[in-house]
Amino acid sequence: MKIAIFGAGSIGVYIGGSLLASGAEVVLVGRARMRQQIAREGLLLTDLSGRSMQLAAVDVPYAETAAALADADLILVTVKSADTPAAATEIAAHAKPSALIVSLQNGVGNADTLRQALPGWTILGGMVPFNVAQMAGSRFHRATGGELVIEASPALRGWETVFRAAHLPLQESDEFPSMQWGKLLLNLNNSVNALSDLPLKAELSQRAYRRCLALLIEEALPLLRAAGIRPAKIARVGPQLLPTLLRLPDALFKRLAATMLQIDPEARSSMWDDLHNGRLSEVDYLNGAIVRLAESLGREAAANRRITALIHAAEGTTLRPLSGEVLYSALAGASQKEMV
Ligand SMILES: NC(=O)C1=CN([C@@H]2O[C@H](COP(=O)(O)OP(=O)(O)OC[C@H]3O[C@@H](n4cnc5c(N)ncnc54)[C@H](OP(=O)(O)O)[C@@H]3O)[C@@H](O)[C@H]2O)C=CC1
Ligand SMILES: CC(C)(CO)C(=O)C(=O)O
Repeated sequence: MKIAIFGAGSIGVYIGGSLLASGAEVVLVGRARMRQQIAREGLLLTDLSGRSMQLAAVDVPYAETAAALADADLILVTVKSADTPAAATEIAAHAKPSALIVSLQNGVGNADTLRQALPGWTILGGMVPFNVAQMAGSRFHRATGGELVIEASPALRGWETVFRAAHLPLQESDEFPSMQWGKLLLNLNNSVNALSDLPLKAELSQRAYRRCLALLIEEALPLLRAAGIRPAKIARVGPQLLPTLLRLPDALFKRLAATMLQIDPEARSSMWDDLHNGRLSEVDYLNGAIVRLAESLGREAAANRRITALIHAAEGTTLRPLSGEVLYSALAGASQKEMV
């Protein structure tokens, strides 16, 4: 039972490394720079509970080409959303048709992109609720809590034990699209976090940034309702109550939403990672998904459109942090203009 991780970055290395440490047969497929880092420093996997696993470089099978997918029984796709079509092409060229393919990506369309490109393969959507922070010393730190959720399927039989042994229990969901949309609402914060240039915990501790997120979620909710989508509860409270919770004054928010702030103080969103590393972001698949949903309904999502544009403007430049107040007026201004 061999597992291939397609996309050795924060999520892929943490999950692949955890599976390896538990004795599973795993190969990581990724770029040369990650291979070189692992060759130099090995891997250290840690989590919020204090668990720590060290892997020597020789114990981490690593490939730079997708030919390594050939004998995999399970392929976990952990590339960023824009790379999914290319990943699908590589899978079609190298993987065996009996391989189970699971997308462990944010956004709501990656599993469908894989399905369209890979007819005949079994493809499941997955949701990673936790954050992984890459830290000095080749340390991959799981910086928040939560369990993996995968679209319910008989194809998962046998794999549950493998993941449980790696301290990654799988929750199966019969209502996976709801889960994905629930997660997407939380991921609307990725862009806020990236523009704040702050760690998640510091950003979410400031009401001014939480008001930005509340505005983005509040704009999305009626669109989801109109489209017949019921986003699942992923956070402390259900999606409908989130904006109210987020707008509370700091002291009250810290008391009532303590679990939402149980984040390693250094952790940042994957979109901050992208901007910081000079890569294109996933914003078109997160806030952009709300903009497209609005368009499909003949409506507008001005605040999500505005923040998508702000992220695009920041891509490839040196990040100039925006205060919560400045960002809020940009987003609220966009919404008001739309109402006039
Ligand atoms: N980071 C986090 O905490 C979380 C991330 N997620 C989601 O998980 C997914 C993965 O995110 P994350 O781990 O942060 O992403 P990363 O960018 O850290 O990792 C993806 C890696 O895959 C590499 N890659 C892309 N295409 C190929 C290819 N064809 N062959 C080999 N390697 C390839 C990328 O290289 P290159 O950069 O050179 O293209 C990159 O190193 C995203 O959808 C993200 O939104 C979900 C929850 C939390
Ligand atoms: C876990 C979370 C919500 C952290 O921001 C995330 O999904 C990301 O960084 O992409």
